[in-house]
Amino acid sequence: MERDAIARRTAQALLDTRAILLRPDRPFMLSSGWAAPVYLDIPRALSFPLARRALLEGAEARILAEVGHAGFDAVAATEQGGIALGAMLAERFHQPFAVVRRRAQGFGADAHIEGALRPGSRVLLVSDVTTDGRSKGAYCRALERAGMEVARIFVLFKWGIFDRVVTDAGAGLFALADWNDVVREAESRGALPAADLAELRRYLADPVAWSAAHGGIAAPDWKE
Ligand SMILES: O=P(O)(O)OC[C@H]1O[C@H](OP(=O)(O)OP(=O)(O)O)[C@H](O)[C@@H]1O
Ligand SMILES: O=C(O)c1cc(=O)[nH]c(=O)[nH]1
Repeated sequence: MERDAIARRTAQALLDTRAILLRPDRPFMLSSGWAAPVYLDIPRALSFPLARRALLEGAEARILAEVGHAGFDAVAATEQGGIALGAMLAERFHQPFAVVRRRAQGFGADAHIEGALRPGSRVLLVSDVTTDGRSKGAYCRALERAGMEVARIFVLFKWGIFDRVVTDAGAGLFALADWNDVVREAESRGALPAADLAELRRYLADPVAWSAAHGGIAAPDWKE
């Protein structure tokens, strides 16, 4: 299946499972500190078998197209959101699997890694979502300190609007879909209330200004 068809099917699955939450009046505060009128609940989408199948099939196709069978020899998932997805993908690709923790849990170079990965492994880092990419940069550094090479970063969904402010994790990352795909699909199917969709469009046009005006950060926070 082609990239555009996968993006469309992904957006469909997210809309059908009501995994996209729109709350312009009570903004969400993202982990990175941005305020936003919208939020994506990937665990909810993955709990529906048909949506889960669509997302996993899309992931498998895109990973094979982008990285190939020979391009990675282990899967590492980010805690917490990447774990279920990473484990299912590691099983599909019959690859070793580990979890990368946000904070060191032990001692030494692999203190962030739960599981056994051979040093020197080319790792596919798997996560649910990326907003501005800050935490993906930290996970990559933890893997590299443990002697791994991060082959690519795969996420089901990238916000796709903070490219102007992402500096360290953007290059190697790919996703099934972003907000533009969701807006297109929602419009063509009338899947979201018109007023919410209009606010989402306003937000997407200038997410930094929207965040600053709604109590969120106005510039990326790179502290780790
Ligand atoms: O920093 P980015 O690369 O843009 O990604 C944003 C991350 O923030 C959220 O996770 P959170 O840190 O809240 O952890 P959780 O998965 O444990 O809830 C989300 O699930 C992403 O993994
Ligand atoms: O950045 C986050 O906190 C975040 C955004 C999002 O859309 N979904 C999620 O689970 N976390």
